[in-house]
Amino acid sequence: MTAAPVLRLAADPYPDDDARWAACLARDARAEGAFWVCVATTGVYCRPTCAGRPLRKNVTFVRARREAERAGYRPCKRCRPERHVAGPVSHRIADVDWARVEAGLDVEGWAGLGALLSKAECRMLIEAYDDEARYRSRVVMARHGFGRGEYRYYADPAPEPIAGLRAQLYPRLAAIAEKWAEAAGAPRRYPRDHEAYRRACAAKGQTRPTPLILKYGPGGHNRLHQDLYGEEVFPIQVVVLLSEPGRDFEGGAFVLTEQRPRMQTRVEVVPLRRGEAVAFAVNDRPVAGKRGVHRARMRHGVASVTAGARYALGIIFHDAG
Ligand SMILES: O=C(O)CCC(=O)C(=O)O
Ligand SMILES: [Fe+2]
Repeated sequence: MTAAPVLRLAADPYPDDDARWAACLARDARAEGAFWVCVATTGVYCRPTCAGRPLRKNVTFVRARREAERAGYRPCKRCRPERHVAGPVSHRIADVDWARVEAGLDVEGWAGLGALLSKAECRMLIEAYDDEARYRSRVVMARHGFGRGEYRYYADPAPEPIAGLRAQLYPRLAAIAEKWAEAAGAPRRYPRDHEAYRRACAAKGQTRPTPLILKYGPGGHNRLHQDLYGEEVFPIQVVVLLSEPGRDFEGGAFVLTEQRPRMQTRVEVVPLRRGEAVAFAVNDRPVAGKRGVHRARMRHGVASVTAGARYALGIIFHDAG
């Protein structure tokens, strides 16, 4: 028997701590994302390019931000390592702290996913807003009483990185959706891959893709709503903010409301920066109460934009009828 061929990986440009430290001293921009720098004396972790100048003896290196966070390090306020986005979408999604997201969705009905799109990707999606060929339809919100602003649904297939995000977020969220269904006393399985789920939507007459880009100018807003497009509803959806609050626009907070039986409505403002995503319940989610499980009904919307332009990307996992 011959030996299995050795898999040759591209040489790691930062194979050891000496190479990593040299990259830090050189503020090597190519090292961003390859490793992270934990500084014992300050308790923060940094990008290799951070302007801070720690001593070598106080520094350790980790491959993933999660490792730094698990070891108790906080993201540096200067170089903002938590905002670094690069590499394949699959790595970004694998980098999300899914245990925290699941807990957030279970307890609050929403959870931040952190930055999933880079500044350049946000800009590229915004710049293509008027490229008609990308979209299947345009909706002027005031015409339907939806608010003030407009949105466009992407034609099939949605451009990258949207298609990748939709396909790869889906299995993570489907696992949570199955637990919700079970807790609500109506267990159901979701197909493991999103294309199979889309076929299940199509079988119910829901064939039109739902990823969309929204645009709001001054006075723009989105009234509280639920994105239901037919009988088939995937219970969790995602929004990615594409504009930078405080710079590109003012106001325009993303808000969620929750209605529980015999209670007043609760409202939550979700803090988002450019490129950051939030996952939230589309309509109902189970909550454990003193007298068993009941349903909390969620809605989402956007408060008035007071200046500038706000763009957002919506990823809904069921298709529309
Ligand atoms: O503009 C927003 O942040 C909200 C978008 C939205 O309602 C959606 O994607 O379903
Ligand atoms: Fe929506």
